[in-house]
Amino acid sequence: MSEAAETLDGWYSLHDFRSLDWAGWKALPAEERDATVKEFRQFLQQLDAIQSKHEGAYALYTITGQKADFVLWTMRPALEDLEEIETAFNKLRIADFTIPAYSYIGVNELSNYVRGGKADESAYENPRVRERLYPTLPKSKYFCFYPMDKRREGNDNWYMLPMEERKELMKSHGLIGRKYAGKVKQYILGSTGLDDYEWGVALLSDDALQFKKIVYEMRFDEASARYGEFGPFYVGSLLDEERLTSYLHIG
Ligand code: VOV
Repeated sequence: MSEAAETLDGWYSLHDFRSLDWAGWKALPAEERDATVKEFRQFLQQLDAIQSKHEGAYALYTITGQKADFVLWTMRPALEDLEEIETAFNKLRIADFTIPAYSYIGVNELSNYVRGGKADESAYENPRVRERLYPTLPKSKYFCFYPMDKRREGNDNWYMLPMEERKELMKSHGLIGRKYAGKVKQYILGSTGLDDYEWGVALLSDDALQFKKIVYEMRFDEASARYGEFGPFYVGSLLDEERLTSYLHIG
């Protein structure tokens, strides 16, 4: 039997993708729309305040194209904390004008393929590890999310490879990734047993073209070329407070 990688696991993550019922929203009287936006903004300010205290993370992005209109991305220490956020959102008036489009659950994950060492308590004290497991999400301009698996087919079975071989493959993967340091931030959300794929990959960048560049370059690397299987891609741009108001404004 090949050996499982040890993982360090941080906050739980929920990507909640929603579409807007624009017809219903447009039909609402202007003062009610204003009050609804105000309530939504107050909710987001609370999420922002929790992120400032490093007790969780939060981001809001539009989604380009028809797959959804926006994604609310939150992270918390426990799964039920995410349910609480989901429920609190559903109780807002704005939620009456949203339609669930997709969602994804995972846990911020760091494996020992490249880092080495044991996944014991002391590993969790390392500030660089903590930054990965309990991140503050930067207000990058662009967002990209997709779920993925490692293939388990015939001779191409990631889970049957010896540890040493997987380490080599992940090292090569990491070297490509390092070329994008300062351009793309990656968040690897382990989701085996939690959601439909094995990982959720979330990328943030100030240049949307870098998503295409990194994902394309990685397709030629064995870890992705031979073993990567991908779900749907979602891309969009930052929906900060100011833009939210204009985004929801009906002229
Ligand atoms: C932005 C750059 C970037 C960098 C620097 C980077 C580095 C690293 C390192 C060093 C490691 C291993 C140790 C760890 O940290 O866990 C990983 C791990 C992982 N990655 Fe990665 N990755 C990046 C980026 C990056 C991308 C763009 C993708 C999507 C792949 C693609 O083809 O679309 C990805 C996927 C993953 C996955 C699914 C894992 C877990 C695999 C497993 O079997 O456990 N990743 N990754």
